Amino acid sequence: MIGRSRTYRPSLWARIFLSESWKLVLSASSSDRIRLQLGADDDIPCLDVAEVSSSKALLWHTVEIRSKGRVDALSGLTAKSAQTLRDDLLAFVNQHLAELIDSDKERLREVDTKIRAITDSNQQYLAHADVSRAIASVPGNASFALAHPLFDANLIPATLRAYLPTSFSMLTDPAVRSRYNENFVVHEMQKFDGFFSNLGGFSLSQEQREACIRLEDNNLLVASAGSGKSATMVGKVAYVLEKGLYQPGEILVLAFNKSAADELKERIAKQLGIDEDALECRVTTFHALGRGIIEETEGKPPQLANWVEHPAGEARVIDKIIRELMDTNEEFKRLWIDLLSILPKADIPAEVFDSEADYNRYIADRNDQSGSTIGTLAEIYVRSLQEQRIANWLWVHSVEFEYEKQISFEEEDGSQRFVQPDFHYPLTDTFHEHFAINADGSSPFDNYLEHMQGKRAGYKREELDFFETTSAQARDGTLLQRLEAELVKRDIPLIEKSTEEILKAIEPVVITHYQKLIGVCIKHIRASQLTLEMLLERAKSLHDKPRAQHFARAVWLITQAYSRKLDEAKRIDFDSMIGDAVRLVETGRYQSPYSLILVDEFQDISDPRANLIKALKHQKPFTKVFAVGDDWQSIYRFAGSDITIFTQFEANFGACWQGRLEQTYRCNQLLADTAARFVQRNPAQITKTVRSTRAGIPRSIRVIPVTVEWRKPSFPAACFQLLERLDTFLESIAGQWRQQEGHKLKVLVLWRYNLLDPFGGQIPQFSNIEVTGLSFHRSKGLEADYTVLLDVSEGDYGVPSRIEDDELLNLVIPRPETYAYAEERRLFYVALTRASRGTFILCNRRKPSRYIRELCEIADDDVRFEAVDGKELDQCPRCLVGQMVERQGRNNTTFYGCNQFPECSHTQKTTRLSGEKICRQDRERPTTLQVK
Ligand SMILES: Nc1ncnc2c1ncn2[C@@H]1O[C@H](COP(=O)(O)OP(=O)(O)OP(=O)(O)O)[C@@H](O)[C@H]1O
Repeated sequence: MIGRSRTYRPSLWARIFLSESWKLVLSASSSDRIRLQLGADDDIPCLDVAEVSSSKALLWHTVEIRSKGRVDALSGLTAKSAQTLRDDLLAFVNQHLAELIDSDKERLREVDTKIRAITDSNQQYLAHADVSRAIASVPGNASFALAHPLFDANLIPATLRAYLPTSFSMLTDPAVRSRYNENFVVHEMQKFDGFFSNLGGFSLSQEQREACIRLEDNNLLVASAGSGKSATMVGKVAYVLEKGLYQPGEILVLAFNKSAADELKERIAKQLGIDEDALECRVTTFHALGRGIIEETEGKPPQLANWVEHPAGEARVIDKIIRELMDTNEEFKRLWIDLLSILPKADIPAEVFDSEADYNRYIADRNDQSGSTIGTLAEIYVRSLQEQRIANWLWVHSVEFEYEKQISFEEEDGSQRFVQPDFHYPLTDTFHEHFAINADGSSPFDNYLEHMQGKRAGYKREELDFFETTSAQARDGTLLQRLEAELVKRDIPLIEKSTEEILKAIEPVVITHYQKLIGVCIKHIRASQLTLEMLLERAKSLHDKPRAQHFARAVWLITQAYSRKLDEAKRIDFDSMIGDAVRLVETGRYQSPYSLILVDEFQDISDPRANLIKALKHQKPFTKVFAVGDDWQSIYRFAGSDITIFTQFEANFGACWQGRLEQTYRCNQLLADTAARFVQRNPAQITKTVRSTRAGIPRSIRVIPVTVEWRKPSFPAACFQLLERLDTFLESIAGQWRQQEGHKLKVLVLWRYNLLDPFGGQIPQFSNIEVTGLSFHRSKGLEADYTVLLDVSEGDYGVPSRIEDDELLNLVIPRPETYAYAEERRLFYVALTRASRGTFILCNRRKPSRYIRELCEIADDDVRFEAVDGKELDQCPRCLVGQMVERQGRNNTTFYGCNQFPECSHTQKTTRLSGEKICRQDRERPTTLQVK
């Protein structure tokens, strides 16, 4: 209880960043209001407060107070002070509620009668809001206070609590209400058995039925791939209307995109037996809803910028802004050229990676036994990203140099020692070593210091012109200044190449990568009103600080130009449109008709969209939210989605019922199990057990290594050959699957990046299969009998795509994911779970994806390695992704070695396929395709 006045302010350091500071006072002398100074003095009546929540923003925690007609965000708090402020606010409001109840105790009996009337009839599921709504219908202060959304019996004096009639336990004791509801669900399942047994042509599963019946204030249905989310959404709308719990116009169904909204609308109308035009429930997208709210309130539609409705529009406008800034802003030009030429990739310390192999994969552009694997603009390969930085800088400044030119020193004992200085500048015959030493003089490598001292002494003895740079300088951002100073000292001319020449040499993918990152950052910077200071502060926590600082400054300039462009044209983008709609709802200018809000694909929700749902929910008392999604399929981070809104649903929306849909109607049990275990290797994903209605098909995961010709494997050729083989095979067993004349099985050909599209718009026709081709992302929500996944190989643009997991995203994402390639793993999960009967995974024979190895670890013999013609390949028992191939030993002996050598040096005398089983379990396995 608040016995004296308390004052709260942002923490001292946060005040530096905040454009507007605030002060909040909880005063014992005015117990009916919260005193808040935010801009101007503004009190909030306790009875107006609907919600107090705290969340982590970019640099600090924020407490948000939602009350009638306003939302106040109190930023700049530490986690502890945010928690204290939230607790104190709830206690303060409840103290006032207790006073009101105490002043009107006689009414409590009437309230008791009201509660008994609704519980005794066992008519409906009872959420906290339903009980509160019944109480609120009794006039007077006591019922008003008891029905308040923040009323918490534990926070009122024990003497008053003792006074509450026993029926109040329905409101005050969650266990009592939960018992009532458990009982209700069992009875309702029986009562509505006929209804649920024929919904949209299906009989809903028990978990689907339960999800239809449950109606807490907040509900999260955690689904799995192919578990029938849409059928459940349709079922829920039909059920609540059947029971008359809501008027159709009170129901809002939100889908992720227009085609999903259209499909849901069609299915709901069909289920209700009415025309789509006659459907009174609102089934729509966030964008259409936002637009409608603005249009209805302001009498005219929002003026959207002309680029936002075109799929490539945003990328084009970012590109245009970059070109304009290059012409007009010298600071930007420097930053942008540096990012592209010198800082293309984050220099992450090796110890951050799980293994040395992972680190090598991250830095390498090519496989090379000599260890020089990283490409440079100077068209030589170097060994580390810091050396790449140096080589690229030298190239940009037209400095002639040699890399690792071999020279010899005479040692003190007269012997010759051969060394390869990192860089040699022939103009002045200067040698340059870049030493891997930290600021304190230590090195991460064994014997490195000794070796370094030997080199230093050698240069001195030979009286060679020598200078050194260090990793420490690369980390603190002084490396290139130091290099420049050394070259200038020696009068080596530095002639910067023209911008055109530099841009021409940059790989287009580097530019596209940065532009995509910029698109995500602009969204977050604008939505969370981040400042340059905040971005620079956040840059300090990244591994590659110089790169992060460069990027922060560049993206800040681009964001300002982007906002200016919108302001000048008096236009807004989608996120601002949603933001404007949120403000209209929060200030009460828009009156929401919705009491039940259903949200599909909730795993892809972004902050602005979540804010719109919260605003609608809090504006109309007793509104409920039912969100459906699959956290394993969250794949739209680049469009601003934040998976933590899903995984921390309660923190965002309040206490909730959480249900599961764990039965899949799509993937056979082998595919479902393997994919589930694969995605759950990231411990941050919600744990689920997926059961399939289709029995497992042995060896329904097939890996086809494609041979490298002319440096690249031909995936289109392999894909066509495979499709023909599949078509021929299905013809031979048509009797097992063909249901009617003309019936074909569906095949989805999927790829990570569109440049892999083997069809170029010309989909081949077959007699037994109907082929569709599209990207992993676009395949979401689709299903097929078979899938063919192209180029599941290691590489910057492979699977996982290394380029996507850039640490720069952590500059703007409030709650970054820590698991490596978390989103790429989910994306591969989406691709894997499109098939019901089987999947063919095509990979570069030299660089199979690490994910293939993981699938082998999980599914063991059920992953079959085969050639594109179907011939089984002998899989290496050690590395799991290589194949045993015949090799010639000394003395003309023959043996079998793994084709992944030198990464895997496994050898054996015979091939498993010749009869001898080497390691894998000796089980009988089908070797041809199977159809079930
Ligand atoms: N109760 C049911 N009985 C039989 N089949 C069902 C049932 N519910 C859904 N299905 C079928 O299961 C398949 C998957 O359903 P749906 O596409 O809605 O799943 P989803 O959960 O949205 O999948 P994903 O998230 O992977 O896109 C569909 O073919 C659908 O017709």
